[in-house]
Amino acid sequence: MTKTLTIGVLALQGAFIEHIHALNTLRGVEHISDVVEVRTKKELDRVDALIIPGGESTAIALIAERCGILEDLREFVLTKPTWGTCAGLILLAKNAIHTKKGGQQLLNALPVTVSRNQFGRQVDSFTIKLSSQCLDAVSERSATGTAEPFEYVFIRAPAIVSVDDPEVQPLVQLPPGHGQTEASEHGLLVAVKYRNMLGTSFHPELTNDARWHRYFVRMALTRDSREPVPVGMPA
Ligand SMILES: NC(=O)CC[C@H](N)C(=O)O
Repeated sequence: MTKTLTIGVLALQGAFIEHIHALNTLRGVEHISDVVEVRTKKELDRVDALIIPGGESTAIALIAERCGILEDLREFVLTKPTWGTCAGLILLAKNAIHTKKGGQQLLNALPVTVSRNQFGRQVDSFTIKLSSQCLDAVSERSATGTAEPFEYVFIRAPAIVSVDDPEVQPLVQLPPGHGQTEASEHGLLVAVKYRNMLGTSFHPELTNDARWHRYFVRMALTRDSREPVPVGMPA
């Protein structure tokens, strides 16, 4: 029998309610037994997989530190399925540039370098519809056999400016021009997968399209491991 998952959403600050709502729409369709808000180590210990939401990475890290859960999160994200969206991606990353003056705490897990606020300020927020091959398996097909494009929402978003481990899989790249200060034939990278981790710059929880949540649930079902996957294993 396929196991069912208890999925946690880190609920210290930011868009956690929206993620919970998106996950709840998948109950009964995907293998989700429970969706819970995580604020304490006890709650973290209960969950099989975790979403770290968008919001403000500096605030989330500070609150996590004050609540005494920062080190537990550092441990969790190394082995258990974890998805960081926007501020959550910044927190998950090993390296970040354009961080808060004086630096900020990261979970130092996902081997990428993110550039914080790469697309500008709140007023520079934008959406873009893109077809993404990685969503094929979780998409319903139109009569022509193609999957609907996904509407990507970017709000003071980070971009992944360098991939620091060959095992990191790029999933979504923007068309050239968006958020780039110099001309380049390659657009910025905004979604990656690495072992048990998924990192996305955008906010899928702010759309009515739960395909990224489905993608994460499926990933968590196949990757609910306490052990890091050995180097060289296919993702
Ligand atoms: N929408 C977001 O999550 C914005 C992230 C924010 N720029 C940060 O540094 O945390």
